[in-house]
Amino acid sequence: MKKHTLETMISAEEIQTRIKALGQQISQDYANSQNELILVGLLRGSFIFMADLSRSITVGHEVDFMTASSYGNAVVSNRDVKILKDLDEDIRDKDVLIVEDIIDTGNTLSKVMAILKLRHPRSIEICTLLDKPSRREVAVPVKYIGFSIPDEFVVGYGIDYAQHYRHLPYIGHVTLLES
Ligand SMILES: O=P(O)(O)OC[C@H]1O[C@H](OP(=O)(O)OP(=O)(O)O)[C@H](O)[C@@H]1O
Ligand code: HPA
Repeated sequence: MKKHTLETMISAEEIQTRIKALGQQISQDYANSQNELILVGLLRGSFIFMADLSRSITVGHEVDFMTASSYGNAVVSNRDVKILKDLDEDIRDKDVLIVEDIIDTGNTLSKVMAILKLRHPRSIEICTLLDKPSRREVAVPVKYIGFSIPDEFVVGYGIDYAQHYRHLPYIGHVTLLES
């Protein structure tokens, strides 16, 4: 990691309050889902959000995870996406809710959506904790957004900088220092 500072952008309390509201909204929207709701978390970043969001949803649901990774050199990173770990469950006729920590260019989710749609779910929607709309390269239909944030590099609550800081209960803003 390069030398940097870390400041709080969204507190743990703000996150928990927002997740409770998201959970209520999702529970209302899927009230008639008849236990066919499945939360699909994208690893690794979604693991903490998934745990809290799942516990805030009062309708019955399954949880499953997949790992979709961007690859290539720095210039084209995030443009090609491959599945490193697929779902364990069959999603045919299920109401799929993809759970993501952050949407930036939209490349990861647009590819994942396209792959999952081929499996004939009953419905498919996206819930993200953070959205950086100013960075979008590919349009993705995001139904549930925790917080819209400016184009800042953030960490915490599952989100990493060089695999560090995922454990923080808040979202922090990283500023690289000249050296
Ligand atoms: O909208 P995009 O530009 O595609 O970027 C968003 C993706 O980047 C991050 O994942 P990353 O590949 O860093 O993996 P991680 O979840 O293991 O941190 C994040 O969790 C999203 O999945
Ligand atoms: O702000 C970010 N932080 C960490 N990983 C990310 N991936 C997309 N945006 C970010």
